[in-house]
Amino acid sequence: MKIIADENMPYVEQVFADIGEVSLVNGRQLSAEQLEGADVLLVRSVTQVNAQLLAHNDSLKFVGSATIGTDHIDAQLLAQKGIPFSNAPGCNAIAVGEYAFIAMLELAAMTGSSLKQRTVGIVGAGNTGSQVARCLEAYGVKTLLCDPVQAASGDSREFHTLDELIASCDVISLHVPLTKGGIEPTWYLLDEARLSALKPDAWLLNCCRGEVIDNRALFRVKQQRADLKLVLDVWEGEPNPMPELVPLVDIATPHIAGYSLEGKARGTTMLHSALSQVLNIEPENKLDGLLPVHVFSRIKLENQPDEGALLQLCRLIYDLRDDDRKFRANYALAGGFDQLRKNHTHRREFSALALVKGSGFEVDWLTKLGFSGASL
Ligand SMILES: NC(=O)c1ccc[n+]([C@@H]2O[C@H](COP(=O)([O-])OP(=O)(O)OC[C@H]3O[C@@H](n4cnc5c(N)ncnc54)[C@H](O)[C@@H]3O)[C@@H](O)[C@H]2O)c1
Ligand SMILES: O=C(O)[C@H](O)[C@H](O)COP(=O)(O)O
Repeated sequence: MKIIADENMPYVEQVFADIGEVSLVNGRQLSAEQLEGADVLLVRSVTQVNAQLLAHNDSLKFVGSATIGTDHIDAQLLAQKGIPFSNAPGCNAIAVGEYAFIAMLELAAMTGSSLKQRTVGIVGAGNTGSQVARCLEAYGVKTLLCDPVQAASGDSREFHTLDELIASCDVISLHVPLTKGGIEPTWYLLDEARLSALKPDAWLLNCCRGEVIDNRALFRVKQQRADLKLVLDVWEGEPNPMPELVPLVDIATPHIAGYSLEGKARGTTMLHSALSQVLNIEPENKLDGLLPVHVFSRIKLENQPDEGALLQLCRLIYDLRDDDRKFRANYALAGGFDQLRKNHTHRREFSALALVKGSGFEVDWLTKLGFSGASL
């Protein structure tokens, strides 16, 4: 089988070797000509899978996207053509949860305040939003959820409206899909009125899709409100973020919140399972043994970590300041945004680090946060 895959899909050649020959391509530049004769197409979020891309192909048997978001896929077209499609729901949810949690710890350190004193509003309580909530709750931070879609479907968690969250939360973290239609569209969900209504000294994080915030309105509001702190991993108009906005953002990264090695590997192996099902092949667990050990495999805790020590511990796994520095230096260069993503040194998830504790204190909350071996 001829498999065309995005070059930014770790382990894809290894994982799919039993099904066919994998050719790696630049996902943003993939053309209809390159796709001619392919049986399988494996993409990431930068490839628009539409009629133009499929124009010269009549052999596709499967399209997979190793992502959570599907706003780059013309699902109706694939259905019309009878081409099975699968994305990888939840594959990078832990990575996004940990990114948002670490970003909040970094903001607390930057502002000389404490994350624990804040109430965090999570907008979109699906896979990624729930992982943010899990991290915050493990650490003892109060969270409020907004998800009218889950609420209407009978989810038993307690939900609030977006405007209630904006009125009462010190932090707002966005985790919704980008939708233009439907009953709860998210395009410009945070418009100028809502941005202006954020509480004094509020923090706003966007780890979902750039266009969920009106970036021009954000620029105007932030010019008037130095008290607001911003974490943007996603930008309106990627790969070209608004250059005037970047200096006003406190933590800025190139759409890599989900880029843990574990998350990307899960995305690849989930697509292998989905394709195996389509081809009626017995699915294998391909994730075992794929990932290397972390450079710090074990850390001994001598005391209960306070917020400062927790941040130091998190930085052993992922020092967000490195990505922020690289972003500011490179995003405006030609192709800079995509190069940052392509050359991203995949971080690990908390679970890659095993904690060993001294006696006389409990660290179960660190296990709940995701670290391994805390009870040893
Ligand atoms: N920055 C990154 O690297 C990165 C990584 C993963 C996902 N994402 C983006 O984040 C989005 C969310 O990911 P997920 O895995 O949590 O998806 P998900 O489908 O599991 O959850 C999304 C949740 O948003 C809710 N929702 C929909 N419209 C809403 C609205 N108007 N208000 C409040 N809630 C609403 C849905 O009911 C759902 O529960 C993805 O669609 C993707 O675009 C970004
Ligand atoms: O939707 C997703 O899963 C994320 O936005 C994902 O991390 C995007 O990464 P990409 O596919 O662009 O490499």
